[in-house]
Amino acid sequence: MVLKAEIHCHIEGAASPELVLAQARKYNVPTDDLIRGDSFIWHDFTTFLAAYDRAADLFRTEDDYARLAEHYLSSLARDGCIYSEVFTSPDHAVRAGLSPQAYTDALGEGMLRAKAKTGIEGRMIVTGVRHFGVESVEAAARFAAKCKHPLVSGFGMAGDERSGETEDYVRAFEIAREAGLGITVHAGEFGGWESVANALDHLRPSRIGHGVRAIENPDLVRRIADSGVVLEVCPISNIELRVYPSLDEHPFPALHAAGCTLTLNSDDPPFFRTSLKREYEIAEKQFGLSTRQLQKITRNALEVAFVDRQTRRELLARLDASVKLR
Ligand SMILES: Nc1ncnc2[nH]cnc12
Ligand SMILES: [Zn+2]
Repeated sequence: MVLKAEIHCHIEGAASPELVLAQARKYNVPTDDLIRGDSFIWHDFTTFLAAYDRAADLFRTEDDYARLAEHYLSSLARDGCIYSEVFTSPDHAVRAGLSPQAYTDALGEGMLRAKAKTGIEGRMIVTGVRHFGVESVEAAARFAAKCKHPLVSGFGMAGDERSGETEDYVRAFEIAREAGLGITVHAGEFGGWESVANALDHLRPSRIGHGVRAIENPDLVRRIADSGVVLEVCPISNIELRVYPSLDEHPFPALHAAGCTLTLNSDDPPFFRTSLKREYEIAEKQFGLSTRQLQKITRNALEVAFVDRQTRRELLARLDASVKLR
């Protein structure tokens, strides 16, 4: 099995329908309009975000969040994943009635439990939600900068990238950068290539969440390839959210051929009926990547992971050992 690493997954979006149903029973909340069979109910980006918020609302205590993180990272480890970075959201914690610190500590506890059971290494990227506004994203950055949790190593921004001007978020990213956190930002998913260029110009991330619509501008593709900025590509998410009509139209192969550094990720796996394993399978079967190229995708993720030097060395050594064994 090719070892895997994931650097773009929203923890609230990683809750399986089974787990969400168990939470709904616990809190006596009806789910008829949230889950049908084994799928979440939504049909576009707006209704997806609403379903995501409703599922998140069923995680209310520290124990709930610890179980969510343990559950997700353990499932990744079963599929050969050795490293997982999850996006966390202080805004969702507050909505659920928990302090951002209690929420972060609980997720960290769940990640450590998964590591004790399976060896998977985990980190958290605190995110602001762009369409909640500049003040809320700055509050998330201030929390990320001061929380000092050993597993919080990055800051990012998710949500609707068409909301607000990118320049308005500069201060939030400066707060995070000054605190020594790694920087990533969602762009080039629902916004076009200009959104990616703006993010690079103003927020100076080392990684872009999605970024696939950079393909609309060949100069920008060259800039990304030359700069080494890494794209956190989530192919099935892009199809399910109708960024592209089908995998045949997905720009992964073109970005790869142009020399961009790419990673594979699941984004919100049960919402999109995917998993990290499935993303690697699609890269192999649909995009034609060889085993060596899939291993390079994992290497790309480990090389840009928001971890200290020693942890990176250990993770790369695990990957290298698995490559030699094949
Ligand atoms: N695909 C996505 N794009 C933007 N924000 C998100 N939050 C959760 N999933 C997201
Ligand atoms: Zn995302």
